[in-house]
Amino acid sequence: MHAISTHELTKRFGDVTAVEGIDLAVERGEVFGFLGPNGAGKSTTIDTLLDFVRPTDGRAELFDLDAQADADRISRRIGVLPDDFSLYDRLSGRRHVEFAIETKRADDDPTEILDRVGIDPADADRPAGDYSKGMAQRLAMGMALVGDPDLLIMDEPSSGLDPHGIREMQELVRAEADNGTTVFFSSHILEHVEAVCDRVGVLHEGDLVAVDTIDGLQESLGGGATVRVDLDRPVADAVERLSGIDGVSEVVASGRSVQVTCHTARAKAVVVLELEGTGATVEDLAVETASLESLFTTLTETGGLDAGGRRSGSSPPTGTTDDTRRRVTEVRS
Ligand SMILES: Nc1ncnc2c1ncn2[C@@H]1O[C@H](COP(=O)(O)OP(=O)(O)OP(=O)(O)O)[C@@H](O)[C@H]1O
Repeated sequence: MHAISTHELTKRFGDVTAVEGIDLAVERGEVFGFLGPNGAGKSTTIDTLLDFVRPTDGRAELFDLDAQADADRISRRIGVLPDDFSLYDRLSGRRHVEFAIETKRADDDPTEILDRVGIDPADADRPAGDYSKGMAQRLAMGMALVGDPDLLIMDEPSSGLDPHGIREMQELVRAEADNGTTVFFSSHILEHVEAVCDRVGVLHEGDLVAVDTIDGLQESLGGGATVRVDLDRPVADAVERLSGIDGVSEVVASGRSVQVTCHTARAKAVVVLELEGTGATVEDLAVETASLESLFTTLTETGGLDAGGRRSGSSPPTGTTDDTRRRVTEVRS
């Protein structure tokens, strides 16, 4: 049983197709990042899961229950952090959590929930209207955690948080996942997703253009990794030796250092073995992988991957394929 599955899910608003034939399957217990630039259709997809909007075509299921027909049963099993939540200015944070507990007929301890999301007791008793954006976001997250949901759905949960708050949010998400909760969250801020997600789905103009692990995406897109090997002495024929290895696209040798672009995990290992086979000793080794940021740019510029995991669509709109590859192999700063 999947936590979330959609089948040809489509939503049109008049002439605008917000979501086009999405087939998505989110496993139970995984942290799934739903990525895409502004206007890609993330919120619309989430709204159909929550039965806030009705699909034009196709359907969505949560725990094998129909998102429309079984909306009430589903709502008891999920916690939601909406994109545009609003708080009651005059009610305290604590009262908000108590209210969520009463509404869900749960038996959580409000103090424990507030503590989990980092709102201390003094702040908990202040009116929510006085909260900063980050505190309000934490409070809304706390309300979503009420009732120990099986599935947490969050629309841009990092919005408004400072770097410390973002780290706390990521820890909270991981802690929930470790307790067996499935977490599905949208973001257009890629580092937030990269840090916590088991898998990501990339949405572009209403199409789901890729679903994979971050490592899987890197491999499919050929982004690969740059391996830099420092040896105890130069290897004269390093370029010749290494260029022929399957999965290696570029070799640069300079003195005792060799830099190799590898597109598979195996290629990295073979490169090192080949160099050691010359009798040279490896003194240092560094591997830098393509950033999610550059993968994301590639995906949303080229129209995604085909069924075999290769980049699909026509040539990238800007630059050549080589330009794209160069972007993909940008290293993390
Ligand atoms: N109620 C609506 N009426 C008309 N068009 C809508 C409506 N809701 C969304 N859209 C359109 O559907 C498309 C997808 O919007 P959606 O809000 O789902 O994207 P998103 O990926 O969540 O974007 P963002 O990251 O900016 O929140 C956009 O073109 C948007 O203008």
